Order: sequence, then C-alpha cells, then structure tokens
Amino acid sequence: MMGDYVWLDLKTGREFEVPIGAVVKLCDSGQIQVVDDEGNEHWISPQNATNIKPMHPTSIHGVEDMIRLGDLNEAGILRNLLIRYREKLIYTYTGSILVAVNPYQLLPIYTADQIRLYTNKKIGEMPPHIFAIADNCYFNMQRNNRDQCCIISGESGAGKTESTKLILQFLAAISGQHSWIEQQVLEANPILEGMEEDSRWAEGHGCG
Ligand SMILES: Nc1ncnc2c1ncn2[C@@H]1O[C@H](COP(=O)(O)OP(=O)(O)OP(=O)(O)O)[C@@H](O)[C@H]1O
Repeated sequence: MMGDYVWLDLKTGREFEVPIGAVVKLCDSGQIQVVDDEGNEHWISPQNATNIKPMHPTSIHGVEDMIRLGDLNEAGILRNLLIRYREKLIYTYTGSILVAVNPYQLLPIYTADQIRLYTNKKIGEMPPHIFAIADNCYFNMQRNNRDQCCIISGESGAGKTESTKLILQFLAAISGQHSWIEQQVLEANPILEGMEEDSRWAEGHGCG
C-alpha cells in the first residue's frame, strides 16, 4: 500500500549488509516503487516481492528505548539510531544501557539547565541522555554507600573521552565540589589515556 513502511533487502551479497528502511511510493501493475532511507528509488518486481517485508510500527518514527522495538534486529537498531541522529537525538537507551552516536558538532544539550533537568530523575523519566546515566550512578552511590562504575566502550573516535568528561562535568556540578573534582579528573586523564595506549599496543602485538 502507498505510504507503507517496509524493510528492503537489496541482497547484493555485500559484507555487513542489512535491510534498509523504505517507504512505498507507488504500486503499479504488480511492480512496487519504494524510496529507501538514503533517498534512492527502487522498483520491486512481483518475483522479487520477498525482498520487502512490512516494518513494525515502532520502527517507523523511532523509539527512545530500543527494548520497545518490534523489529529487534540489526536493521531495526541501525534505523532507529539513524532516524534519531537525523533529528540530532544522539542518545538512545537499550534498557539501562545508553547508546551514543558521535554528532561531530557541538550540541546545546550540556548546559547548566540540562544538568538541573536530569538531577534526581529516574532513568526513563527524561529523554535519553548521558547526564541521566551520571545521575543514576550518583544516586546509587549515595543510596548504597558504594563505589559505582560506568563502562564506556566504543571504537576509536566514538566519543568515549568526551562522554567521560560529560559524566564528570555532571558529577562536578551536582556534588558542589567543582574545582576539587575537576582537578582530580585532569590528573586522572593522562593515566587513563596511557592505559588506553598500552592496551592498544598490546592488542596490536597479539598480547590481547
Ligand atoms: N557528545 C559529543 N558532542 C560533540 N562532539 C563529540 C561528542 N563526542 C565526541 N565528539 C567529537 O568526536 C571527537 C572524538 O571523540 P573522543 O576523543 O571522545 O573519542 P574516543 O572514543 O575517546 O577516541 P579514542 O578511542 O581514539 O581515544 C571529539 O574530539 C569531538 O570532536
């Protein structure tokens, strides 16, 4: 049906290929014309009709928590991140895990106002944000009186260092010990970077 969203499997056999989202533009004498998420047009003939599958409604406009995706597979996850990223929504939850997509531009989402908005809130109460994760850690530390750990992982250039700094910016702001915490962080950074370099060297030399 015209306007329906579908998954289009181009089946080109290329490595890492996953179905792409597309919208039906025209149904004409058995042929279906679709436009994919990258704006490319495709004509699907009746014998290739198995190349398109209906898209679950949760994938059409995206969800804040990917646990809610009806099409919970690689294509569903990638499309969800893509459509949110296009709206400059770089953070998405998968349960209590936060997925961050590097925006490579300064977004106005790390202001003092945003810090206030995310302080003392439960995860999920506000749109996904790195500050929500930091607030959750701080809350758990206070409630359980135990050290907390936040694992930040991603490939080189993904934004791990920036994310670490943002978490520390939040903690420094809400703990009221701005200068002391900032000093500790500045001192810890070279050590962390050094450990990172060491582990990369070890991996590169087969010691991983
Ligand atoms: N949240 C963000 N907002 C704006 N820019 C960002 C953000 N996260 C990352 N970037 C940009 O991406 C660049 C690379 O990020 P970063 O240095 O944090 O990556 P990394 O994962 O620590 O890389 P590496 O593993 O190589 O050290 C940053 O210099 C910054 O320009």
